[in-house]
Amino acid sequence: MQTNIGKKAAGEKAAGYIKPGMTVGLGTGSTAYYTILRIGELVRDGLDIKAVATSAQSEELAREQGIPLIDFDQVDSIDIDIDGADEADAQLQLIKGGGGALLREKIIAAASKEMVVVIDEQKLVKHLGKFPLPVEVATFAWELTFRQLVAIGAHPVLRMKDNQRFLTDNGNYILDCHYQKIHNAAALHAQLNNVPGVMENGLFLHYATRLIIGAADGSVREITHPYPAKTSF
Ligand SMILES: O=C[C@H](O)[C@H](O)[C@H](O)COP(=O)(O)O
Repeated sequence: MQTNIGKKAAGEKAAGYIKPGMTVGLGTGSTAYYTILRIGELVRDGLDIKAVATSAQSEELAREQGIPLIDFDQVDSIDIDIDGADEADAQLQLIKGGGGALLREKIIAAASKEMVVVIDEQKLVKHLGKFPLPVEVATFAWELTFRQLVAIGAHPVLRMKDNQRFLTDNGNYILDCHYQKIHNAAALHAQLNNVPGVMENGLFLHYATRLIIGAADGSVREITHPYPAKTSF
């Protein structure tokens, strides 16, 4: 894999927010990849943490790195979740799911006290929506779900990979919805999740607490959002 300097800088920087004893959510994708590698180094240097992964791919990488993973029945709360995004705006609203991991990612983000998002500078946008919005749908009667999405103007396209229908870790399909510009993200989020067959959509509106943006020269800048402390289960 060719190194993307901005992704690497942001991904590695995020690992610095992990403190001993924390339970950490491991994100998915080519930016979270650098975070997981850095966490692996820290663990080998003695950092005592536990982790949960947002995808089979990240779980495998974490195992290779020797990062201790725990089952969800052992999770009281997740202290920090570090994950990538496909688009982010200055209000820390995100589009995620370019790699198809959005459902697990959202479950873990929702259970985390902090969510640190790592991106390269090209993903910071004024308006969300140029990146097609991933919507995870049940395979059962997916054609009907597809038509419902067409009817509400989502312009869905079934995601393919290697000439096959792309399947998520949860055994679902992804419909990439083409909006160009999303005007009312909260209303769209509710509208999409209200369609039977939709498991989740890739809008993450109130989860990120810190955005780390890596530039091509290796510098990083951060935007934080002072949300009230999240209640954890
Ligand atoms: O489903 C995948 C995730 O939401 C990723 O975090 C997102 O697609 C960003 O991935 P990358 O860092 O590879 O651009």
